[in-house]
Order: sequence, then C-alpha cells, then structure tokens
Amino acid sequence: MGAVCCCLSEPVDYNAEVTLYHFDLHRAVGKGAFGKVRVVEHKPTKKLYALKYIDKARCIRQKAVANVIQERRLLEEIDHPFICNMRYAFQDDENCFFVLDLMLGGDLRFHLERRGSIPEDVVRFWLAELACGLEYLHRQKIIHRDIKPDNILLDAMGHAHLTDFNVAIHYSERRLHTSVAGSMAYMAPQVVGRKGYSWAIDWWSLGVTAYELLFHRRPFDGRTSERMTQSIMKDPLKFPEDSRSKVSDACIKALKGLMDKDPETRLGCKPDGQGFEDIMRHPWFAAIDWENIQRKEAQPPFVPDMKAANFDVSHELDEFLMVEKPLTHTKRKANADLDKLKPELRELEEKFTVYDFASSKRLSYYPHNQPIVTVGSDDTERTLAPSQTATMAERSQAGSPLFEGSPHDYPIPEMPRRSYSPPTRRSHSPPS
Ligand SMILES: Nc1ncnc2c1ncn2[C@@H]1O[C@H](COP(=O)(O)OP(=O)(O)OP(=O)(O)O)[C@@H](O)[C@H]1O
Repeated sequence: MGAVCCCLSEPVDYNAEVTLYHFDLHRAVGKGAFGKVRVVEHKPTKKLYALKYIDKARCIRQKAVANVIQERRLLEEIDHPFICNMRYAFQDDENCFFVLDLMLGGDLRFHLERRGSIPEDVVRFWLAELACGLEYLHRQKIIHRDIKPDNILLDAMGHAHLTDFNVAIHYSERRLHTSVAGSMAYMAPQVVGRKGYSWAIDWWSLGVTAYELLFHRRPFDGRTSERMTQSIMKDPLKFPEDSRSKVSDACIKALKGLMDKDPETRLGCKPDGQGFEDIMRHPWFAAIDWENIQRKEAQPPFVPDMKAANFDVSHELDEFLMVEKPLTHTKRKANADLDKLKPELRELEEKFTVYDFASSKRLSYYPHNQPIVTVGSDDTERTLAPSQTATMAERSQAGSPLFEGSPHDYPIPEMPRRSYSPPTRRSHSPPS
C-alpha cells in the first residue's frame, strides 16, 4: 500500500516499518512527563489510537532513558482488556512514540475532580475490572508500582484500564525489591519503609485509589516525605465520619483488606491466584458477575459524556499559543553512525525498537519459571535475561513461552532509584 503524504514528496509505504507518516495527527488529550498524548488515525486501517510521545532531549535531561526503554519492553508483553495496550512503537530524531489503545473517557483524576466523589457502585465496578487487569499483570510477573486515579483511563463506554508503565518492573519470587518508585501517597508501607516488597504493593495502591475515589481524600497524608512515611507505616486506617452513610460495611471491609499493612494478610495477596479468588468471593463484590466482567461485557454504571471533552483542553492551547513546539512529521536524518551520538541518544536508538502489533507476536520476555536474580551492590535488582538462565528446550518443558529471535535476548536495565517527594506526582529527578 502506498500514498503521498502532504508533508513528504515521496509516497509513504505502509508496508514498510511503522513511522509517524503512517498516522494523521489529531487533537491533544493529555500531557505526560516528557510530551503530549494525542489522538491519531492509522491511515491504512483508519483506526484511532492515542499517540504518546516522549521528547528525547527532555527524557535525557531528566535521566529517564532507562524507564522509557523499560516501559517499551514491558508493554510489548502485555495485552489485556483492562490495560491500555501498546499497538506500535517507533522513534524519529526528536521523539520516541508509543501508539496505545485510545481511551476517550478521561482519567479517574479528571472525573474525581469534577464530581467531588464517586458513588460506591461505580467504584466497585471499576475495581472489579482493574482487579482483573492487575491479576493478569502479576501473572506476567509485572508490578505496576504506580496505581492511582491519574493512571486509570476510561474508554468511551466507561470500562477502566491501567496505564503508565513508566516505573513498572518484573518481579521474581526469589527476591524482594527495595527501590522506591511510584507516587508517594499511594505507596505501601513496604515501599516507603524500604522493607522489601513484591507485587502485593499494587493491591495496597488500588485500595488507596478506591478510598480516594469514594471520599475525595487520601487515607494517609503528610506535608513532608518523612511525615507521609510515618503516616503510611504507623497511622491506623481511618474513615471520614459520614463514611457509614456513604458506603456499605462490605465496602469498608474491602478497603481495610486492601490497605492491610501486612502484605501476608492483605486482600488479594495470597499466592497462586488465591488472592484474586478472595477478591472475587469478597462480600463487597457479591453483586459482580465476574465472568461478564472478564469478558468485558458488563454494563459500566458510569458512561462518560462523549459530547464533552473528558480531558483538560488546555493541552491543545499550548501549541496554538506556541508555548510548545507542535508535533510534526519529520523525515529522519540517517542515524547510520551511532558512535557519533551521545550515549543516551544511542541507547534510545538501539533499544527503543520498532513494534507493530499486527506483525509481531506478543512474547513474554520473562520466563514463568524461576529466573536467576543477582543482587547489585546497591539495592537495585539485576535480572538475567532468559537466554542466560535456561535453554529454549528447558523453557519449553517448563511450559514457559519461548523467546524467539534476538530482540528478546537482552537483560533488563537497572531501574534508577527514584527520589520521592510529596504530594503525589513522582519526580523525574536523577536517581538519589
Ligand atoms: N491511551 C490513552 N488514551 C487517551 N488518553 C491518554 C492515553 N494515555 C494517556 N492519556 C492521557 O495523557 C495523560 C498522560 O499520560 P501518561 O500518564 O501515560 O504519561 P506520562 O508521561 O507517563 O505521565 P506522568 O509520568 O506525568 O504520569 C494521562 O493522564 C491521560 O489523560
């Protein structure tokens, strides 16, 4: 398939590797840490997607190259109805691009701010969908680490999806993580207390998120990071005085279960899928038809108003007012001589590889049998690539997905330890 693009003299080859020329650019719907998110139309298929672009220079300045590469790799392994899935990835000289499932219903922060608080039945529905997404992620051996209202997006029908895998990591049963990442108000005691943590922290953050959506305030707070840490680790979970008139006893019980400071007894955290069973059997979810939910066939109780913009329209204005350089299709300069590039730019060139869901099989990079994990001299985790831990035959015998081709034979980069600061946005400052 070929067509002439208005800004390119030669025809665009849609059968060639995906580039920005394969998309028509539409309005901006969100702002990320290193660029915008805008609606795009994939020209050959006419399908709409969300394009998240990351300004390479900004990303390098804020020492987030490893995170962007990690996000790209993790997203390649994920495909689930309640996750904002990646469909394409590519780069040009200035930006790295993620093309994601388009969610036009807005994020939960947007709806919370507009509505003040969210009714119990709506929060329960979202939590049921998100629990399915989270259970899937944990089965893929991935911890999200940044669950909060800002990172949950609704589609036009009102179904909830997890997004933003910027600080997500693989976990291993053999070793606990200690690096601090995420948004402080949603961090579990095991994260802020540096006691070592695993996937159970995501259930805690989901509990904090549900609490905030229901009561429009956070369960643990503090003006400084020290006070916030103390609050998360020591303060008993308290509910607003009028909570009993607002939500059911079963809801309070579920929130207490999710925000149990002990991950051993926390709701959702029993091993081998039993935690998810506990959630499905919990009295708060008694009215939920789980099969319907999992098939994404349940009718959401809140349907976003699609006649209104479900996002902050000011993102668009930045470009009109020339505060920000508008995104344009640009022809790549030949990057043949990688040695001449700055090391970080070279790393992006080499590791932010092209992805096209139509032509690539989704492969789990990480074997589902036990990986071998080495411990760094600092408290970062180093995980050996599967190619280094087992042969193809061994992995196949163990019932693990096979890793075909060299693109998957890479070690996961160390995650820089994030410095954290209240109130809730994670900082993109250099590793401490
Ligand atoms: N797939 C999508 N469909 C529609 N809107 C989206 C999509 N992905 C992101 N957005 C919008 O863009 C915003 C920023 O996206 P995202 O959080 O992924 O970027 P980020 O760079 O990781 O930002 P930050 O690090 O500040 O959280 C979201 O809050 C949301 O409003």
